[in-house]
Amino acid sequence: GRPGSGAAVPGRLATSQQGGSKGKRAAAQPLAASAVTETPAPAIAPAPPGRPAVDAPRRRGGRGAGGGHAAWKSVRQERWEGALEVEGELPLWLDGTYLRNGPGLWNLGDYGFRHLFDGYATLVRVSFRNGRAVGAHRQIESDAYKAARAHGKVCYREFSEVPKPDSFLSAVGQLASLFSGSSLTDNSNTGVVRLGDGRVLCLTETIKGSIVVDPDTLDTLGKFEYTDKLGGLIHSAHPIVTDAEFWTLIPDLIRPGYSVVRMDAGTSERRLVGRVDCRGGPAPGWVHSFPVTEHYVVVPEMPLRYCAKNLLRAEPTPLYKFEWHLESGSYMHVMCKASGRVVASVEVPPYVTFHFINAYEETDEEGRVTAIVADCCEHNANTSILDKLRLQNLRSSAGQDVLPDARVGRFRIPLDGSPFGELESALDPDEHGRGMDMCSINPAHVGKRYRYAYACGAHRPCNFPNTLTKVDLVEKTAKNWYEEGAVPSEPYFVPRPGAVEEDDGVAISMVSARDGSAYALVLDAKTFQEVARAKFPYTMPYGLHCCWVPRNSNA
Ligand SMILES: CC(=O)/C=C/C=C(C)/C=C/C1=C(C)CCCC1(C)C
Ligand SMILES: CC(/C=C/C=O)=C\C=C\C=O
Ligand SMILES: [Fe+2]
Repeated sequence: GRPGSGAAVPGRLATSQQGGSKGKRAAAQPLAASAVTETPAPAIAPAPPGRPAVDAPRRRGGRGAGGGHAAWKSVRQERWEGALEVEGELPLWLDGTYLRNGPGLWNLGDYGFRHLFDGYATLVRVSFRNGRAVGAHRQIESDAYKAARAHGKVCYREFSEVPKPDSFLSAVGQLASLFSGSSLTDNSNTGVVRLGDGRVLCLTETIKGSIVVDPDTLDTLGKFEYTDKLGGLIHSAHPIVTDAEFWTLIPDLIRPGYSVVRMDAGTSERRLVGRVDCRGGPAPGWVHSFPVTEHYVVVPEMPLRYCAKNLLRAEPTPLYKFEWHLESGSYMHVMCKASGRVVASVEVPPYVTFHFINAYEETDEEGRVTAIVADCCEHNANTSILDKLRLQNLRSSAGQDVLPDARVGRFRIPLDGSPFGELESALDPDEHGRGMDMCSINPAHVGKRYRYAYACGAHRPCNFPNTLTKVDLVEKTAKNWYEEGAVPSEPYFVPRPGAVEEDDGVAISMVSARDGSAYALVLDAKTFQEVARAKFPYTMPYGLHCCWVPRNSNA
């Protein structure tokens, strides 16, 4: 039977006792044509039947793009579903669906996007049940993707690309449409979250790119319609989502600052909790993500700031839609969730981060909160990572040690009115090869004291994070998983039901291997050893963020 609907597998126990951790077991279902639905994309990068999994080189920006790693090649068909061959032993408690979003399609015929973040969203699903796995992927049907497919060209403003004037509107029209937001992309290629009410939402940094999907069929169900009047064009790509709430930040480019907003589960109405005014610079700092504690929202203001001028330019600038303003200072603000009041605003050393890992409160003997600790994947205040994520760099520099150093940056924000906060490395970055990004933690510890973070690290020489790392923030050590030629995506922590210990569970990552194969890798989160891999029968590009939908979570 199809995993997810079948009964327990006979002999499962015997197999698990005898099998070595890498023992091969037949897939739940043979990979017969009947198990597969494949729709070659008509206008975008058509995939003639019978072509090999990895294409021969094609012209600049073409799908082959000079050979290179399969992680940076467009997904070959719009959709697929089928049983996966499992090597090793999947835990029987692992019962639910892992979803991963990311920019998996960078080519329109012979035209190729330039930056990793430009690609059209590819949603990947691996459903686990009874030790078996079914995989699937599907392109998200955003307006931007549908228009590109229909016209064979870029029609909306993506992360680094702007449509040619004849592709959307006249230059004047573009200016007008930028302010109305109509030319901005809704290509929801960054994250995927499961809201407390069960809706599954794909996200990017444009608010219109909030798209509801069906986690089983991967169907695009439609835009997430925010029913409030808050407006805004862009928000943090990473809301903080709990069973009860959804918190996000909306940067204000006109009057530099941020709105902190909350949406209760079961509603589509965001409410303004408070506002943070920027302390420096002509525009707010880029907020790809932010952390919360139990009682506070932490609002970062980094010197890498949005730039209205760059938003309008046709050609990408070195920092895309952003500008580096070292002179403007770097800040961390803290807002009380209950009152919306800013209770601290401190200057900190310069920093560059996409991803906050977590934050928590420090208290004195009387239980008063004295400081906030906030951890992030910090790129040593160096913006060069953005350029390193250009596809041409990723494709051409494999094997060269060009990945800039990164670390777990730990902020300490005093709440006693002091004007300065601290930023230090939480552990020696050599523990994880001086690569650090794409993190997850045990969701039960969001906003609370925690010990473990899972992320991508580096095994040098490398041009991109190529390991999975489990960081112990108490012992200040890391355990690393590495396989030559592998490009693994974010290790997503899934707790074992009933677990008490913080690291009782698994970390799941999708790996694009050098030989063009791809698999979902399941690591025991405690030992960080592989317990199983579920193999896709085709190449899967790199992808970004994930979520976990437990089975019957809405029952
Ligand atoms: C994939 C990822 O990590 C980031 C994606 C960011 C995007 C798509 C940003 C898009 C933007 C525009 C289309 C115009 C306005 C500015 C900005 C938010 C950068
Ligand atoms: C993939 C990435 C950084 C890798 C470098 O260490 C950042 C992705 C950001 C968007 O989600
Ligand atoms: Fe992200």
